[in-house]
This record gives sequence, C-alpha cells and structure tokens, in this order.
Amino acid sequence: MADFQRVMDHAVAVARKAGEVVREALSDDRKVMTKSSAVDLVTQTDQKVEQLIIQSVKEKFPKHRFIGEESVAAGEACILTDDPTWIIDPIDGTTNFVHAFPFVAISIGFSINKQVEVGVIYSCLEDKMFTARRGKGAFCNGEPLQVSDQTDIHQAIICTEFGSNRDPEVVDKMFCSLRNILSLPVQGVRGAGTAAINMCLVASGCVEAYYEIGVHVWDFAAGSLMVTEAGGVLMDVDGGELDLMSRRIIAANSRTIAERLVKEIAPFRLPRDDAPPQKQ
Ligand SMILES: O=P(O)(O)O[C@H]1[C@H](O)[C@@H](O)[C@@H](O)[C@@H](O)[C@@H]1O
Ligand SMILES: [Mg+2]
Ligand SMILES: [Mg+2]
Repeated sequence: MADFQRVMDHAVAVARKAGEVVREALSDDRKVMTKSSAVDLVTQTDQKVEQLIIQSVKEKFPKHRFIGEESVAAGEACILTDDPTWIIDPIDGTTNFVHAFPFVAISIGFSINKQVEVGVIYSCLEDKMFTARRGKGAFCNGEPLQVSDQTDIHQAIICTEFGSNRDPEVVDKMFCSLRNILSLPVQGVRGAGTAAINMCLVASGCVEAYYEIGVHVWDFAAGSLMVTEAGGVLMDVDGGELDLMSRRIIAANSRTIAERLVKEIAPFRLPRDDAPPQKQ
C-alpha cells in the first residue's frame, strides 16, 4: 500500500522545482515543435520537465509506473493498470507558455487501482500550489477549496477549451456546443488554456463547470480529484460515468449544472488515450 502522504509530498516538491525550470525558460528562446497538428505545440522544456519529474520519482518509488504526455508522444503506451501510476502533464498550457500567456501548470496525478488518490497542480506563474488527497479535501497554498453553490445555469460561468483538432467536423461540433451553452444564456464562457487550471477554477468556486472533448488523461487526472475533493462532480459529456481514457469530461460544482450541460453539448468521440497506435 503506497504511503499517499509521501507521494503527495514528493509531487509537491518536484512540481515546485519544475515550476522554477518553466519560469527560467520563459526568459530563453522557446524552440517550438509540433505533434498531432500544426497547433499542437511542444517545447524542449516540456520534455525536460517530464524527465525531471520521472527520474526523481524513480529514485524514491522504483516500482511505480508512469503515464507522461511527452513519453506517450514519443511512442510509449498509454495504459492505465491497477499498479501505482504517476499521470504527468509536465506543462499544461504549452501554447500559453510559448506565448507567455500567464496560465501554465505542472499537473501530477497519482492513481492506484485506476483511481486517482493524489492530485498536485502547480500554477507556476501565479505561484499557486493546488493539492488534493482522496477523502482529505482540496487546497490552494494550504487554504481549503470549495466549489460554487450556484445551481442556476443562467448565473454560471462555464469553462471550455477547443484543443488542437482543427478537422472541420470537429470544429463544427465544438461550436454547436458553444452556441447552445452561450444562448441559454450563461453569464460567461472562459478558458484558461489549460485543463488543469480550468479544473482548479471549478474547485475554487470561480466558475461553475469545465467541459472538453479532446482532452487527455494527463490533462485532467490531477484536476479530477481537485474538483471532487472540493465538493464537485465528474461525468462523461453524455451524462455517463467519467472514463479516464475517453478524452471527454464534464467537471462541475453540482450534478444540476453538469446534467444541464449534457443537454447542450453535441457529443462526439475521438480515439481513446488507450487505443492501440494507429498504423501510419
Ligand atoms: O498544453 P497541453 O499539455 O498540450 O494541454 C492542453 C491542450 O494542448 C489544449 O489543446 C487543451 O486540450 C487544454 O485543455 C490542455 O490543457
Ligand atoms: Mg495538457
Ligand atoms: Mg502538456
């Protein structure tokens, strides 16, 4: 049985160290590369930070497994087992990082038996350390977090992201959902440019919900626990149970708001995170 406090303490320490690397890199030239599309960006800092985190964990927890965004991009399988697993997004908000747009997070989730037990999200340009352990609450810099108590969708702010898929039919579906939600009307639609920070905004009570189709397990693993430990709920965009590998999520302050969004979101499916690699 892993010592979850020891895991949490290490995740906080390495996330803070990674945040220093990210802040320092902001003053250097950021060599930008692309992955699945011309707007799916990655930098050497993403790769350097992921290796820093993984190497540090291997020294302390040699039997643990990893799902890292950039390791998967380099060809490693994205398979979640019952084993103790660190689910890492070294820079959530890479496009923001490239543009020095001030919302950039290191997101570290830890799961056992396919259940997230520890979540750490360091918003490193705001110097906000978000932490959660299952059953023990969610915190920002040590202060407890609580979701909003607003259940009227017409008085809500909703967060979403448009991801990096620019296929016309995907863009049409995303805009259909956005039009439906905006026209309810809701008081606002926002996007920080990072799933992890969007979920911290839900946990902090600043917005009522975040949804996205196209997001990856490393984007939201830590944030999923932040939201539930702050009193929120998670579900699939079709109202079913959240599937960590499905690339679809609603994270909300309440079932009322979540189920209202289900009625407005035009659902579609993308290849799962654990799908076998597509033959080139
Ligand atoms: O910055 P990333 O780690 O790539 O994650 C982003 C993603 O790039 C963007 O397309 C959206 O899906 C965001 O929700 C992710 O956090
Ligand atoms: Mg990400
Ligand atoms: Mg990333």
